[in-house]
Amino acid sequence: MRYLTAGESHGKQLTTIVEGIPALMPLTTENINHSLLRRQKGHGRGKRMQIEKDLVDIAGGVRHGYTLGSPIAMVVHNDDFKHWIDIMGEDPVESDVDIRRKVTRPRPGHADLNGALKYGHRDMRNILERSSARETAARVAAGAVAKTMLSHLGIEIIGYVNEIAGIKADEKPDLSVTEKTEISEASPVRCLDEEAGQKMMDAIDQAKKDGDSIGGVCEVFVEGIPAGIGSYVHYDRKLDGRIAGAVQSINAFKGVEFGIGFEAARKNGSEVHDEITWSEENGYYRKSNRLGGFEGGMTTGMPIVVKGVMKPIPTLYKPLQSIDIDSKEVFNASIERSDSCAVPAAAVVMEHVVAFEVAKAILEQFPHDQFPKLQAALDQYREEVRCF
Ligand SMILES: Cc1cc2nc3c(=O)[nH]c(=O)nc-3n(C[C@H](O)[C@H](O)[C@H](O)COP(=O)(O)O)c2cc1C
Ligand SMILES: C=C(O[C@@H]1CC(C(=O)O)=C[C@@H](OP(=O)(O)O)[C@H]1O)C(=O)O
Repeated sequence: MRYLTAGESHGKQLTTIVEGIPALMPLTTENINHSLLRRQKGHGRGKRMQIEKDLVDIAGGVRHGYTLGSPIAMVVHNDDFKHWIDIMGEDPVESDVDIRRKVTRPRPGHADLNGALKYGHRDMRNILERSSARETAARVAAGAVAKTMLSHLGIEIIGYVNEIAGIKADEKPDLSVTEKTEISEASPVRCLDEEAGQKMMDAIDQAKKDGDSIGGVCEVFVEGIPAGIGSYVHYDRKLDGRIAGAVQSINAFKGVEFGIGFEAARKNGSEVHDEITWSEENGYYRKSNRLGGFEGGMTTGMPIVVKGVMKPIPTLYKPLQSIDIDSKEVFNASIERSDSCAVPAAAVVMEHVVAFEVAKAILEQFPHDQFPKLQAALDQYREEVRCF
């Protein structure tokens, strides 16, 4: 199971191809649109989200509400493209046309300068168009297919915000995915703690007023996954490693933690490891979940709890110093229309990239071309684990 995305931020469309989903799995445009629309919400986003209404056009791999087993092709149109046709068209243009929005002053923290040095583009629009987190809409489309698959396998997943600009939410580890979903969906910052959420909104408003930006911490919680998914036998089969890579690859993410994460460095082993216990009804389970659902690159059967740190948005309305790559003079960096905080949207992106890695690991462990056979294999495995 793999996916590819293509498309520029202000180009015609984003394209996603997901390969490896078994045939006969129920899948609708509504499953994907629900995720896309959730990604667009959140206090702190800029004007672009008022222009776009992300809706998927499934262009292959699904018929009459079921997957065919062939690649699933999905398109999300950029409504903003109509404002950029002369700048983003694929055909050659007169030189004075593209000069109007030529970007020559790289923004510290964005991909502009390194991308220009690497690809040799002297108009850094050619970099920012693809390095933009607009691409995360395409990733969410892929993740929504994975999320649908997991849901049909009894595995539920939700992403929410734990912290913005140093304001921390009270963690609520005992809530189920359903409860966490209900609360976070009702919060403009996707936070489970209403009081902290209000303070986060104030901090976002202040940052916007100051022409500045702020970051935060997102958490993803996965429930219903049996023990033993992933593997310890090779570095690239460790599921926690794959999830960490996927989370770190989200634009502006700078770190990943499972369970108590970096706090483990400051504690004794007796305060970190999760004691093993057993019951007739549930088989083995843990008294705590400080390791976030992983041992040896494999799931423990406890919920997966993973956090990702998002840095503040690089584009600042009060820009930092930069150098114009044509004149080599000191300037303030370019200002592109921008979000002041995208942590709530990023929580939805994180939820979907984690979903993809979990679904991929399950399919590797139970390879089936027909979805009902995958369901039966996982049910049987759950029973084996329970009775072990
Ligand atoms: C949902 C989301 C929205 C973002 N919006 C913006 C934005 O409006 N302006 C901006 O400069 N960066 C934004 N970013 C962050 C940049 O895309 C990111 O910092 C850039 O691609 C450089 O990559 P890096 O930060 O991972 O090194 C956003 C990121 C996410 C996940
Ligand atoms: C378009 C999206 O996010 C964009 C991500 C982004 C960036 O630099 O990463 C910059 C902004 O683009 P624009 O200048 O067109 O407003 C955001 O709006 C989106 O999330 O769909």
